[in-house]
Amino acid sequence: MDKPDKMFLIYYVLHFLASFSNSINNFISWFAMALTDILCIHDLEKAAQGMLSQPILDYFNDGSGDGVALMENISAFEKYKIRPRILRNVSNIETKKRALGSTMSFPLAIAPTAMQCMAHEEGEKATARAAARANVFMGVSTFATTTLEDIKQSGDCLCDNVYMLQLYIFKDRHTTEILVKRAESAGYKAILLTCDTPRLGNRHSMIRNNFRLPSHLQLPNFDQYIGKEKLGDVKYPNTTDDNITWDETLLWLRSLTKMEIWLKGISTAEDVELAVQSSANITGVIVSNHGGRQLDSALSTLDSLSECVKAAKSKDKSFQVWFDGGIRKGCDIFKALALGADGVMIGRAVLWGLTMGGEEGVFKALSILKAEFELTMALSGCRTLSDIKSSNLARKAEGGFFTRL
Ligand SMILES: Cc1cc2nc3c(=O)[nH]c(=O)nc-3n(C[C@H](O)[C@H](O)[C@H](O)COP(=O)(O)O)c2cc1C
Ligand SMILES: CCCCC(=O)C(=O)O
Repeated sequence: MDKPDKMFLIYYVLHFLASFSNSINNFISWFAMALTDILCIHDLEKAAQGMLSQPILDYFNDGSGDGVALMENISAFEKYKIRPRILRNVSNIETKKRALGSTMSFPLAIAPTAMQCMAHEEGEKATARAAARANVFMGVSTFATTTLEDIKQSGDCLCDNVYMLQLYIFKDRHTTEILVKRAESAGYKAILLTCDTPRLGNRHSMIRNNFRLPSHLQLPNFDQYIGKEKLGDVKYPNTTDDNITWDETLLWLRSLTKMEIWLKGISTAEDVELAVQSSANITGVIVSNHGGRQLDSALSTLDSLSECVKAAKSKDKSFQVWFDGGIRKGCDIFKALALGADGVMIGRAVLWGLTMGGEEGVFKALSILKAEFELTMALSGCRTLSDIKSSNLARKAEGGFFTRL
């Protein structure tokens, strides 16, 4: 057994002991985290593998179809290498970033991911506390296993932070309307309207495993709509609307709220142009293919990013272009920013941290990424975010050579 394997064995034993007593659970999570050698997101991923049942693990990790989009989201980062500059005084790196009227500690936010109580009993509440501690904005899924009010309150116990409600539009529009209004009165700052999921992608493992939300958990943000008797079952295709459009739906959504509306799941310049021009006052997009869980064989999100940035910024420099898909390292964040993203979001890295150690695990994931990002900036000669430019990158060209952007 090599050293990391031994560490993870110790961790599993501690976690098993913790399961006998909720009161010492948090302490043991912290202790185990300190004891085991978790140095990077891959360590968290590896550690999380042994801690979940196969259907849940597959639900978190897998992509759709053959998993090509999922794999290419990750491998696309290696098509770019960093061109570091030297002798530039990096003694005082500045990573803070403003969006939605607030400041975050670095240009990274938590992507909305469904059903976090399957990863850890504290689920979304633990994520909210870690996000607040790290001063990282949090996206909350419509399919959360905690109410959107309780999630925000959990983070607010520590400090103010920014929450964004990810929205799926239900066939019953009244249910959606209630959700949007609840988010606004709870103090959420934005709606992230997911646009890449008119139907659920072809997720083989969900079908093979007959995936169901464990019966002790609920989707409490819209209980009244799907009905208690169906809570064990995620009735995605029956409940959500596959007839959402640029004109009707966006204007209807705009009429419900003053919150900022960002569109999540955009990957072409044509759609970004429509978003910028929309009279629904859309203020941002998230270039995303849903972590490779929807359209397999879609372009990797890094390959989509440049055309989306160009389409947005040529029309409106303040229009926000965020990015998600495949971020596992600080240098991935650096590359996405160098290609013009205003910021990035992470999905699975948070779920692995949550699985491994609840709040402490998510905090660990965020801390690792922030430290790696800062180090990448320093070693690339970029003191501020605006120093990160496309000229810091070279892209793999034909013949395997790298040429500068
Ligand atoms: C388990 C899981 C659940 C997700 N649930 C949602 C969701 O409810 N709504 C949504 O818009 N995106 C959802 N996503 C997509 C993420 O918001 C994000 O786009 C993706 O995870 C980014 O890729 P990454 O996991 O490689 O970081 C989910 C992703 C995962 C892995
Ligand atoms: C099954 C509910 C949809 C959650 C989601 O967006 C995802 O699993 O990617």
